Amino acid sequence: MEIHFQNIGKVWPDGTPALHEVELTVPAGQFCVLLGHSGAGKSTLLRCVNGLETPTSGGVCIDGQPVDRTSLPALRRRIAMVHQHFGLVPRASGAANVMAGAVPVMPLWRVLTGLYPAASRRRVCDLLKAVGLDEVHLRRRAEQLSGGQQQRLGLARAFMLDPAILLADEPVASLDPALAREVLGLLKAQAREHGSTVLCSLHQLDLARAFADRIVALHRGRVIFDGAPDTLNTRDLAVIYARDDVPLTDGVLPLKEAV
Ligand SMILES: Nc1ncnc2c1ncn2[C@@H]1O[C@H](COP(=O)(O)OP(=O)(O)OP(=O)(O)O)[C@@H](O)[C@H]1O
Repeated sequence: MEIHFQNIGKVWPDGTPALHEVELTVPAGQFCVLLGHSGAGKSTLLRCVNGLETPTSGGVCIDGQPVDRTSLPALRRRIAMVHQHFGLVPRASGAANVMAGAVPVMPLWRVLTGLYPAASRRRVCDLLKAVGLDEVHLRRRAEQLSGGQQQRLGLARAFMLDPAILLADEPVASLDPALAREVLGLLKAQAREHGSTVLCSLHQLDLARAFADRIVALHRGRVIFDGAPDTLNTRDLAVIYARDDVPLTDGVLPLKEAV
């Protein structure tokens, strides 16, 4: 599914600006990485896609359909999210955590009794295998797994309903560099297999360069770079990671137009 941010702005109730005139289209199937320093607006932008935040101006469309109260319940079944701190239920088993990804389409009685259809249980096993986990992890509580294993569970859960869109908010920020690369590789492989559009915020530049089809950088809520990873140069990086309290000069601001 295509994500279109239509000139969106977001100002928090306390007056803090988070996004400013963001105009961006992420085509179906693209792996788009959001870069930017802390507070640049990456999470806010991601969260506008599944309605966890509402823009104060402009809007988000998915395959041409505006994201609003009417469309959200159906859209949320097609959008999955992976979080930095995994978002698992610590005392529940690995299997229960992955199965939670299918809860939006399960009748309440199944969720309450834990009597899930055989096809869903098979899917949990297949996905666990795909992300490099096995039966031991299926039975163990999430809190008894390592960070890398927990994020693999998070990935398996996200793919339970074949998401058309995967939002990943710093999905590997809590992992060591080698593990981060491995988990991001799994995320990308799964997204390819399922044809998911990925919008993923990252702090690790090397990973962005290695995995992204496209990099979009935000600075103080504005898009200041939008291009292929190999077009990102040292000057761009200086701007993307410029200190928040130093004003950008006129010579630097039209960076977006330069790519
Ligand atoms: N609930 C809130 N109320 C007020 N301001 C907020 C709120 N949530 C975020 N902000 C502010 O909005 C701006 C954008 O925040 P956001 O979390 O989107 O940035 P980010 O790029 O994801 O940062 P990080 O990389 O640290 O996660 C920041 O100035 C932040 O302080």
